[in-house]
Amino acid sequence: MTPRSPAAPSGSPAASALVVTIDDAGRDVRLDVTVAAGRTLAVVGPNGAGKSTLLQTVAGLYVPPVARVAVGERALTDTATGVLVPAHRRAVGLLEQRPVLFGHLTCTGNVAFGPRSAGTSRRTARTEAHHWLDVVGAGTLARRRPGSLSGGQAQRVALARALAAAPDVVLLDEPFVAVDQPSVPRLRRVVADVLRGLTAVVVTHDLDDVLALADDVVVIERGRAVDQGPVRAVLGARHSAFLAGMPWLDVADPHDPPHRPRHGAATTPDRAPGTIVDVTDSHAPGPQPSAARPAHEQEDEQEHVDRPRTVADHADRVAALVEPALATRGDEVVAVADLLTGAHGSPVLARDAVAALPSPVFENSQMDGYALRAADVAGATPDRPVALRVVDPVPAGTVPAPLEPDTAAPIMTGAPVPAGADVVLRVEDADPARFVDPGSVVRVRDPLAPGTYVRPTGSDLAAGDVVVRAGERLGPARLGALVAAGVAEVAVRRAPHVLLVSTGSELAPAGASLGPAQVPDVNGAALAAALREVGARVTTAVVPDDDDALARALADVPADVDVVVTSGGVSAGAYEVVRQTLGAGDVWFGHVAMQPGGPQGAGTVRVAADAEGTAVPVVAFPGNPVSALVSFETFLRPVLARAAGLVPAERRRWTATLAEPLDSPPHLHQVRRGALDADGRVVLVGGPGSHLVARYAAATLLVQVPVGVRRLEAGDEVEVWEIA
Ligand SMILES: Nc1nc2c(c(=O)[nH]1)N[C@H]1C(S)=C(S)[C@@H](COP(=O)(O)OP(=O)(O)OC[C@H]3O[C@@H](n4cnc5c(N)ncnc54)[C@H](O)[C@@H]3O)O[C@H]1N2
Ligand code: MOO
Repeated sequence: MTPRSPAAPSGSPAASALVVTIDDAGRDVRLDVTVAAGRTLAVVGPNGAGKSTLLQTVAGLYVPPVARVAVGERALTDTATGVLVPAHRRAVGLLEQRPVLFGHLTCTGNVAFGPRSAGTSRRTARTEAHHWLDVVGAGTLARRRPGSLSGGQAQRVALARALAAAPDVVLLDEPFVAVDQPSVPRLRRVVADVLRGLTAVVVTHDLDDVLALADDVVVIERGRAVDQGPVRAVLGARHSAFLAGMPWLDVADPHDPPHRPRHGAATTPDRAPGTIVDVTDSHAPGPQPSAARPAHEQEDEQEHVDRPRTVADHADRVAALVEPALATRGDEVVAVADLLTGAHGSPVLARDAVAALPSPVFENSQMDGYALRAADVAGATPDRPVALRVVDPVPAGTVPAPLEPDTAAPIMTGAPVPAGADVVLRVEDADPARFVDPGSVVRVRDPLAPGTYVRPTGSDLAAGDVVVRAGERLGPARLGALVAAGVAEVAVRRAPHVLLVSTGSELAPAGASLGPAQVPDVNGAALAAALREVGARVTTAVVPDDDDALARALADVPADVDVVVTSGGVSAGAYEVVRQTLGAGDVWFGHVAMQPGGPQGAGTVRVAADAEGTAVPVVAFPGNPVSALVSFETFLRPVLARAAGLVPAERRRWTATLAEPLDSPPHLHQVRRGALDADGRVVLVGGPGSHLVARYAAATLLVQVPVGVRRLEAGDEVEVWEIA
């Protein structure tokens, strides 16, 4: 590694060239790629072109049938000679699109992990970690845990981790796609600075990355390098033709407003080694940011005026708005009897609930039959059955007398087993196979093991056991278990109160007969239920597309409302009541790069519950029912679930295989509805249309197709969230 920072604690050998040869008929990839020592190569091309094969091969995560990877003189992979340095022994720092950080370690711990695994002392590893966190501008995050980081912060920490491994080669795979949009220019500058003098490969679909980070570029299509050379030469004269031929490359919209500074798009694309390119605004046309405010604020402003927010960024902002409003609610103790009325919904426990009673409360019979003593019938055979005198029966709900030897008590399922009895003979196994009157005789043909068909006291739960844990929601069975265990009261999270406002003059209340051009208020029903499912108390309102009506609805907000959620009225129509009424205040309206759920709003609104009006967070969802539900799942549910203390707070998510191909607008994060087929593969349910609420209802999964993906094939992997 070339010393590029005087404080670098590890020894830094000079950079070496990376030479890669791949011949992989199976994947149809044939590549010869060289990255000169100390230079950065951008790899661009459509999805499935072979970019991943290249990265995986260099990282040692994949071995093509014929391949050679060498850094300087040292071969890491050489199928001709059988050389294969395992991935963890390669000095290759990989920064993934969505790096996974260890949740239980601090940021320092995450970055120190590599050096520690390589045998560095704890102290030195921590010093190195702090150094690299400083280098990537994440020094202040050292003691935080990954769960509390934004996408951009997490990416910085992951970059520090990749660099702390003292890599000979740095690989970056779409390094900014998961980063909140406003942070990208700054982070890109950090990365550009860090990469200087290192041998690096950046896979990207973003022209800004090519311009800011790379010295050289290779264009890969269908597994072949179709163009390569210095960025200036490849882009240079052929700039527009090059770009026009590459629809998968994210480039500036030519119709951008002229004031918008593009990140170096109009600059000389090459950069001399050793210079920092200011990719945010140097050489950009239009006014330069004023020096009066810090650069990051100016950056933020430019970014969200002009670019759609990323999903992660909007999610972070909604969380930052809503979380504080929910944090002060605290817990309350409620009687279990009150929970049974349904008034509290199904709340989440704030503390463990402990059993006051064992369950079962007393030893009782599992069958209708005869309670008897096992010892009395130990010698029974079909030929020489044992005769027992029948005593008074024991119906459920009665306290039986102790059982004398050589007697049998008719007993019903659930009734207390008489003292002295230790088994129950099923009535159908008795001779005769029916209940006979007290004083008669019943015969037993076989011995019975002690305990047969007897349910011991506390066999489900002992007194003092935890019945329901803190963080668990009181669903039906848990409520039943609380009652079984004699729990009288529980501490629950105080439910947040959400005002849900459906907007639209076309809306008719659920179940009402429809006037001409009216539609049922789907969102009022579906969002209210979705909110309740994560522990909220909901007040609903329906307002027509009339500013005064919305203003009145907000003026009437109950004093204890914690959050206002609206649906509809946020897009480009002529009667966008939410946008018009709230946009004048402290609410951002704009686009998030997702589909459905593109138009969004979030901010605070002063509700007139008290004289001054309290500022309450408001989250405005688009009106299309699928858009509203997907927006809820993406932006609000995780926040409410966390606030409710639900464990886990996230929907179950995993990576599944597609059973069919799908297309997606590459500049948007698309969320499709799906289900699993008999083989556990993902089939799509309905098309992408955001009015298809019945199709949504038939789905069990949300299928997440990230930005940058134009098409996925059957067999490709996608992230899915379980919604039903
Ligand atoms: N010229 C443009 N038109 C639209 C754009 C755009 O960018 N430019 N965005 C489209 C997208 S994407 C969406 S999503 C919607 C968002 O619209 P609004 O949030 O303003 O919602 P409305 O116009 O009020 O309604 C849209 C649609 O949803 C139905 N709706 C609304 N509320 C409910 C409800 N509570 N229950 C059932 N159905 C509801 C409404 O009847 C409309 O059909 O805008 C696109 N247009
Ligand atoms: O973004 Mo809209 O939410 O696609 O239908």
